[in-house]
Amino acid sequence: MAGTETHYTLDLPSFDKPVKLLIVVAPYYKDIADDLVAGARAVAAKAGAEVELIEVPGALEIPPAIALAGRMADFDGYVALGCVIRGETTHYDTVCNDSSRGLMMLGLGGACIGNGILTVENRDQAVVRADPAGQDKGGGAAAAALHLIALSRKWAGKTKGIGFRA
Ligand SMILES: Nc1c(NC[C@H](O)[C@H](O)[C@H](O)CO)[nH]c(=O)[nH]c1=O
Ligand SMILES: CC(=O)[C@@H](O)COP(=O)(O)O
Repeated sequence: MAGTETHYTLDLPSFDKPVKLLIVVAPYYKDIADDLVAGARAVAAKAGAEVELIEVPGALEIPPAIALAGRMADFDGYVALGCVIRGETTHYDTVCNDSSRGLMMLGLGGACIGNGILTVENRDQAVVRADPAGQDKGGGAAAAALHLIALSRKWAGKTKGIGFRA
């Protein structure tokens, strides 16, 4: 059984203007998802962020939901929460790879996203990672989104140097 230590050690950023976070959760495993959401909400509260939550059927729907929100709503960042547990077929690989790649593509496009989609071999691995008193991956995903939002605000309105352009 893995340890219960969390792995995010940066201090949470502070904000002078309100932050609006959207949590997109796939409650494919409801108890696991509930723990992930509790952890994410606790970290968001510590940073004073406003939180809205939507549910989608599974991890594969999380990136499209964030893409829709990016086009049709006005959130500062997104927290993707879910749990993918290996089954008998290769569908596990599709769900893990395509959900994470979808989030990364949105992130490289400028979306501030924390990825809290667990990809595990069994339920025991999920439980300890979702538990807010354990590895708190939901809290870690919220923290990641908040750090990216802080970065985007740090550089907002700055004239572009001759820096790297995607
Ligand atoms: N097996 C898991 C899934 N599978 C469902 C997909 O995410 C998707 O909803 C479906 O293929 C319809 O498009 N989703 C999870 O979140 N976790 C799993 O373990
Ligand atoms: C991760 C999955 O898609 C998995 O839960 C589906 O189970 P199976 O591969 O046994 O159909």
